[in-house]
Amino acid sequence: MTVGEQDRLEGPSSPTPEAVELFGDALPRAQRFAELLAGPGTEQGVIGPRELPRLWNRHLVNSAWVGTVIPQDASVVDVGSGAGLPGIPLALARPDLRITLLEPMARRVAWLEEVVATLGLDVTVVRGRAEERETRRAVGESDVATARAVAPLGRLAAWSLPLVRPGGTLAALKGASAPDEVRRDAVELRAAGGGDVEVVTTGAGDALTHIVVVHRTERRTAAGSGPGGGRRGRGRKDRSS
Ligand SMILES: C[S@@+](CC[C@H](N)C(=O)[O-])C[C@H]1O[C@@H](n2cnc3c(N)ncnc32)[C@H](O)[C@@H]1O
Repeated sequence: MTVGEQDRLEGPSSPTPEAVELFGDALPRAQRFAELLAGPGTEQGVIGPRELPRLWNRHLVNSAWVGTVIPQDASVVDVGSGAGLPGIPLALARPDLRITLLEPMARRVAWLEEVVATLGLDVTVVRGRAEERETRRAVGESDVATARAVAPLGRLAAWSLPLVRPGGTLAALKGASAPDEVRRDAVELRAAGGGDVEVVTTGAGDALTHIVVVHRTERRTAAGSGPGGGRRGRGRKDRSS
């Protein structure tokens, strides 16, 4: 038996206490999503079988944590949604949000549409690349863009901030090197219309999550003077702008 086959037989890990807290009433649908990832998701290659034992904290909880930096009733575009991360867990944990999943690959778009229908989510799926004009026309400007594992921060900001209204934010899920990435890409962030930048760290252990929040500057103000915007954070904050 190969390692992959063994992991597949083990199936997804069980919901963690963090998952129970974050998903609340939506926990059964989060469990269904975990099952979809573990079954058809691995068969279709949207997630690797080695990820199954750490599905909950590393993927679902990590994704849902991004909701802590998103204001109530916001419109959100999840750039490069892929398997549906962070967009699907975010939609389950935060039903007040209006979410669009943006993904260029046809196979993944079909997967996302199937997941949205199966879970009965009121979520829009759009096929396109973030940086393309047609995508900007189709998606418009959201309050918040989210992204995980899509591109280095500077490039991600150049692609995503045009999909965010002035005063809105890009919330990028990043690894422990998030503060270094903010420093490294500072020039690109400003050129992309980024103003204040915060790194919000939340969770612990394998649910430890670093969220880089880039505020888009208002059109009529100088670069770097972007507003704070509404927040529902409960994480630790580092500020660098
Ligand atoms: C490594 S996967 C990550 C998927 C998901 N966000 C996750 O965390 O599992 C990167 C995703 O970004 C998508 N992507 C790549 N370039 C993109 C672009 N220019 N605009 C939007 N999505 C893009 C890819 O098709 C892929 O689904």
